[in-house]
Amino acid sequence: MAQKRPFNHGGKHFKKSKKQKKSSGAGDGSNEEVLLLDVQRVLRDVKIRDSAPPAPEPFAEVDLTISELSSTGDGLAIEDGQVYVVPFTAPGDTVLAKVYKAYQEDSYSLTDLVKITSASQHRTETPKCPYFSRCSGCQFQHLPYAYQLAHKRRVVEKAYENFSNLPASAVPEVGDTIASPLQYGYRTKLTPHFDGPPSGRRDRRSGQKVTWPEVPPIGYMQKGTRKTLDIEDCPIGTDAVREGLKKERVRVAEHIDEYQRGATLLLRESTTRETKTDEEKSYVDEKTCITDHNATSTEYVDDFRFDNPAGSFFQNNNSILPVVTQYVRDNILGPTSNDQPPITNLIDAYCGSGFFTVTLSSLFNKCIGIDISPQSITYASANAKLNNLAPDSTQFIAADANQLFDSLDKTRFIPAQTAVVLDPSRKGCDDNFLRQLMDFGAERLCYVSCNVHTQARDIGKLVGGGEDEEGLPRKGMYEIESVRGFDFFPQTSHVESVAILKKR
Ligand SMILES: C[S@@+](CC[C@H](N)C(=O)[O-])C[C@H]1O[C@@H](n2cnc3c(N)ncnc32)[C@H](O)[C@@H]1O
Repeated sequence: MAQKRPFNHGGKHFKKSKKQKKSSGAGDGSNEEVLLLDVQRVLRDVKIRDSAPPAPEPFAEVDLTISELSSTGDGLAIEDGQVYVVPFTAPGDTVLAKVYKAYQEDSYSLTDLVKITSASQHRTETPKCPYFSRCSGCQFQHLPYAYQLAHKRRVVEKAYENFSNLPASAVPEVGDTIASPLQYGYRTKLTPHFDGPPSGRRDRRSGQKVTWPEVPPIGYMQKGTRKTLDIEDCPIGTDAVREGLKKERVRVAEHIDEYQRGATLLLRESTTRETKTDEEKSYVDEKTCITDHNATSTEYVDDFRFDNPAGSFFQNNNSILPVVTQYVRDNILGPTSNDQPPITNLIDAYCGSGFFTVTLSSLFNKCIGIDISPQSITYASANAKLNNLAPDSTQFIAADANQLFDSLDKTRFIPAQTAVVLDPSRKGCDDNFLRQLMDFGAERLCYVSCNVHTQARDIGKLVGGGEDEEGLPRKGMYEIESVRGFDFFPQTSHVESVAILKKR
């Protein structure tokens, strides 16, 4: 468990990093901001001091008892007015930890776990990955799955407490986290990387071929460092991408001299479905691994088929996709009412290759999807055809989401008859888009997000009102009907969150 690490943060000890300063209170939902908010809450719960306690010495070794898990997946311990952040721990663990960075102003320190002196009752699982506790990819392989799900429910709750700016009364009770059918072997995409040799930049500048003294480590970041950890296998990956990783490692080793710099590798699962008419199962899926970013990968979700550029965004845990799409189908329209016209139109904002448009198509007559990636939009149109959507029912636009409402024919997309799915990237929606969304006033919204903190921030504006173009407070238009996590990423601290909103 002890980690050898050279003292490489000495100059920065006791200082705030630039990122830390920038992200503090900015609502960007970064790991640093989320951790700091957890630390501040822990400190609020202990005796208030007049002045910050002295930070520990660099590389001090401290005995600690872990009291809780932060939303970043790290254990937190409080000792002498200082919060210690200790990775790969569980509440109830007593540990020896070694400080490698201290934020004096904020009274917390980052540490490496040196050893567990007494194990928590929650530490019941044997990690399946030999790199667990060194690789930065997974945080929870030592914890039972039910515990991981309960923790993620709390992560969603805290995100709304810390980021939405809403009173508790405006946020419904967060639902239980929906489990992933597969808890290992689920990731359909892996992107390990390797760094260039130390002399690479100099060689390139002088016009020389880059020389590689040896095959570099190929893998993921080592926790708490900027070093790449050599990873031969990744048990959260599907069999196809794990096999692909082994082959790519051999290929890179054989051809390393052809690289002029470091690179990120792509391992993306693709499925070929063979129909069987005479057997118990009506089809057989053959899985392969694609390494070319521009090749087409194919995934099936129930009987829907999705072709996608292998290097572009597509959801990474295929096992949970039928569950999440059924959930959205069950909840997006809300209860039927005789007083209101039926909802027949869908706006799919940040639509990628048409995942929600296609999987929700049975509910709507008309759909418009928008995504900034022209390549994804080309595939979205092809996927609509592949899945037999009526040709004139669906339109896709390659543009920034901010241009959506200008392109919208409001005589066809009547707000009272329209639902919007929003599935932005981690940074969430920008204020301009949220303002236009409120001006349009669709009847129902379904906000899907891989960053619950930016989701909570954005939903806070939709519910609380935010500001108008002159910066004046405006009245919020929506109320939250439900919110809950879906465990797209078992063994890690990440949680996907789905919130359903209805117009007030
Ligand atoms: C999390 S993915 C969701 C894709 C799709 N809904 C799915 O489930 O496959 C986010 C998508 O937002 C797109 N995107 C990012 N910034 C955007 C912007 N400013 N306007 C429109 N689309 C954007 C990306 O290209 C990406 O396809």
